[in-house]
Amino acid sequence: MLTFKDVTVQFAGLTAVKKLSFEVPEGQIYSIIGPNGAGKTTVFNCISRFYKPVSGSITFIGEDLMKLKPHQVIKRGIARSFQNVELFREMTVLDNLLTGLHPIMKKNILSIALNLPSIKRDERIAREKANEVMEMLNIEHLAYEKVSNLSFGYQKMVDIGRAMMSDPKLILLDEPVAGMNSNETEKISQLILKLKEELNYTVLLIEHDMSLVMEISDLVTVMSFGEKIAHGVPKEVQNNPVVIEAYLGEVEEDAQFV
Ligand SMILES: Nc1ncnc2c1ncn2[C@@H]1O[C@H](COP(=O)(O)OP(=O)(O)OP(=O)(O)O)[C@@H](O)[C@H]1O
Repeated sequence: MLTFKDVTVQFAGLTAVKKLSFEVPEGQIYSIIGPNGAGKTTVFNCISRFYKPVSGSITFIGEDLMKLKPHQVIKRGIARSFQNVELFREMTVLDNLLTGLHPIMKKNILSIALNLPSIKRDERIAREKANEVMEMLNIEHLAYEKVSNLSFGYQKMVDIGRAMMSDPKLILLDEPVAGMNSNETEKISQLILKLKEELNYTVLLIEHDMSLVMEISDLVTVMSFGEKIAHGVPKEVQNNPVVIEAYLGEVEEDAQFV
């Protein structure tokens, strides 16, 4: 579904990603792991077209992603959640979810100003979609709650929910359980499995929580200093001495294998 081929990204002399190649098969949970600064989020930023590789190619269902603008990437069926939750904190959960539809709405200003029947219909469809997403996340009771009043765990859920609003084929989740307690982590873990099994999403996951990664991933790619150092099913990766060595010296408790 998604193919990286020899992708290199540089920032003023720093090579953040170096000749990286991997393929994400449709319908799988595919994780990218690696120590801090390995280049994982840079990979997501290339897919979203926020960063431009200096060389290599990225294709999504056979289409060259490099030719698209960020909003076109969303229209093709790729949505993402962010490492640092980026919601409109003073708006309600429902309104935040509705912003997830914005990049794929076609309406022009005039038809909105004239309040044409098609606008009313679109609004109804958008609300139905938001209700569906809230039901999936079990947060219907929070629809009219301001985001700033929610716990961090729920804010993360809304962030994922906003990505779900565009009915993506591929969802990019950047550290979805960072800063969560074990109860919240379990909920997100169940949600990610549901995204795959019930909504047929393909999931590309960046995560430092190794027990989560090893439990739910179909395939794992390990990065270190911008390069792929290992790849395989969770068990293979977990027992790979090169991977264990790359993690030695990591001070973060949550970056340790369990
Ligand atoms: N916009 C940028 N400008 C300059 N350097 C950047 C930029 N974005 C990322 N980098 C650098 O590229 C390298 C890879 O960063 P990246 O955020 O992709 O790592 P990561 O694996 O996601 O790390 P973490 O697990 O800590 O989130 C780092 O050295 C980072 O400082």
